[in-house]
Amino acid sequence: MALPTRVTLVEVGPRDGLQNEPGTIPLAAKLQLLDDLADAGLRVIEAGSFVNPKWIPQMADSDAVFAGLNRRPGVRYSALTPNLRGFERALAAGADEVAVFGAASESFSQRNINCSISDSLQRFEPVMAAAKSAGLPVRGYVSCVLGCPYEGEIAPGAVAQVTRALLGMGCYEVSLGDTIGTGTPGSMRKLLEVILADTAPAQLAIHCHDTYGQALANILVALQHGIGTIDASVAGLGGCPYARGASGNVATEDVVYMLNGLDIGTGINLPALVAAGNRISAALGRTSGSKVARALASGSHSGE
Ligand SMILES: CC(C)(COP(=O)([O-])OP(=O)([O-])OC[C@H]1O[C@@H](n2cnc3c(N)ncnc32)[C@H](O)[C@@H]1OP(=O)([O-])[O-])[C@@H](O)C(=O)NCCC(=O)NCCSC(=O)C[C@@](C)(O)CC(=O)[O-]
Repeated sequence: MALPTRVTLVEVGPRDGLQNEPGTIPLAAKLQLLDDLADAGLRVIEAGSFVNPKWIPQMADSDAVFAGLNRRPGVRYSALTPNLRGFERALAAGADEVAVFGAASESFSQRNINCSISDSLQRFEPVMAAAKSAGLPVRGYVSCVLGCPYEGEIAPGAVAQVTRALLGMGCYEVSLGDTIGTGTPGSMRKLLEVILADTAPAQLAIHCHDTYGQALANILVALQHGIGTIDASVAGLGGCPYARGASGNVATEDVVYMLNGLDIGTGINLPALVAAGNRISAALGRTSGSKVARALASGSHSGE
């Protein structure tokens, strides 16, 4: 299949990236990051998460993040909402869009959201109904699509089942999460062949953690299967609190560099994005996890 000519990048750094940071992140640093990302051209940004703050303390100030946002026209600011309580908080905070998140692994579902897969789907129903009456689009996530930290391999059929359930209840798109980054182009291809048998590529996104360095290769396979929405995290920030050792999502800078090389449009200004990643990395006291950012910082010629 021909590659898409344009791709939508969903920037998950402010949520997926920051939720796993060990130290407290000042609100001002979060707001600066959100500003920088919008300046760089990101149009879909996951800004926070309305979960139990005891479980994910880094997202406890998501209300304040939404209140302090310097909103830009044309940018959608979204938030994770695991249940109706989370949805009501997100609505009050002014999220443009919300996301429910399930898993293809029973053990991961229990550890991450404290219930079985089937109970999670039941919990999402009132969120879907409330979102519909409030006119908010809902995205769905499926975690562990290419492996689970507790169960190992996950059958593509199990992923397809949860994906269908989320789309069936009204999610406009499902993001397939390689939570622990164990997937390879081979396992990604097998998964997509199963899922795409009855789901259109336009209803799918991919969300690749880069733990094993396979994320860009897996994204290329997804592009080859017609998927045009890619999640990424600036500076490769993050990990998953319920997947020990998992590294962050693929760095947005690295994805943009690859897409530029493929002549696929994103609307992102790469130097501005690199600067955004460098600024939040400095605020967190670390070097950027983006290979592109590190190459540019070392003086390697840009090749942009
Ligand atoms: C889902 C729950 C809430 C169930 O948690 P629970 O303990 O089963 O919930 P509960 O309904 O029994 O309530 C227990 C307490 O939580 C409170 N509570 C309940 N809901 C909320 C809420 N929305 N906001 C604020 N507080 C809430 C509730 O009020 C109560 O408070 P208490 O009486 O003890 O003081 C919990 O398990 C949780 O918060 N989990 C969060 C997990 C999480 O955020 N994980 C990381 C994000 S997922 C991810 O990163 C993967 C992804 C999406 O990126 C894709 C990939 O890479 O695979």
